[in-house]
Amino acid sequence: MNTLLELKSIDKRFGGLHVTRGVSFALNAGDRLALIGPNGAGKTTLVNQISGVLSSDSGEIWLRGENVTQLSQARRVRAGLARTFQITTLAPHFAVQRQIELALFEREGMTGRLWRSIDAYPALQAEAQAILTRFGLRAHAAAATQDLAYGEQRLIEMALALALRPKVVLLDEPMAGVPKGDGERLLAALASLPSELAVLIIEHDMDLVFRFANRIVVLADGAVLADGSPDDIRRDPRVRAAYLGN
Ligand SMILES: Nc1ncnc2c1ncn2[C@@H]1O[C@H](COP(=O)(O)OP(=O)(O)OP(=O)(O)O)[C@@H](O)[C@H]1O
Repeated sequence: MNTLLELKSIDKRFGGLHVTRGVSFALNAGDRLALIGPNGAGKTTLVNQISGVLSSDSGEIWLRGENVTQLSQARRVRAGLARTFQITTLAPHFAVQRQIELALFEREGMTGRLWRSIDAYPALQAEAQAILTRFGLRAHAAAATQDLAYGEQRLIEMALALALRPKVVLLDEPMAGVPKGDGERLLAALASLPSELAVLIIEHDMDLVFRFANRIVVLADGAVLADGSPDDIRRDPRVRAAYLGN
């Protein structure tokens, strides 16, 4: 099995509040793992620890065989980890295509040349076009990001994360605030992610979780309550009691 991400008993405390507790699990190539749990269970904190937004108080995080526990966010991105945030973090005035181009420049370590047009780099230009097409954003290429529907902005975020060519991608509530109609486009984009990618998704919508995930980790009070296939999780009496109801 090709393990891409491994959490080894990681913890996070905010003052007296012990928010993640000895969390361990591994993510393999091709996994579609949904991280679920009640509000306040520690899901976002855990994703912040994985991506390096937050340091961990103890335990280790391994990415593709490298101990990244002490590494910055940027170093983790370079090691193959990308993420989206629960709240959209796009530059509102930028054209959609330009956002994608900037992500590509950044990936290539060309941030000193951001002022240049992408025309000088045909391979990157073609890649930007391909990304726009894949996410159904071509018609909006020249539009300012802020003028797009919220669901489309979430698509751009996913596109930006993918532009980094990650091996592991963390999606924090990609459907949050997206109207039902636009949800299907997001789902289609999720379904079309490269199969060898390892995906960890935080999501409250259980329909989506059970449609998308091939593995589910349930977090309760900061600790892993259950880790298994969607069928295992659906049948697990502890999960039903703690989270799913009945
Ligand atoms: N920076 C912080 N400082 C102090 N407490 C925090 C901080 N971030 C999160 N918490 C607390 O940690 C706990 C877990 O929060 P977290 O956002 O990780 O949960 P969650 O499972 O993602 O919740 P939700 O499903 O509502 O997004 C909560 O009690 C929250 O108030």
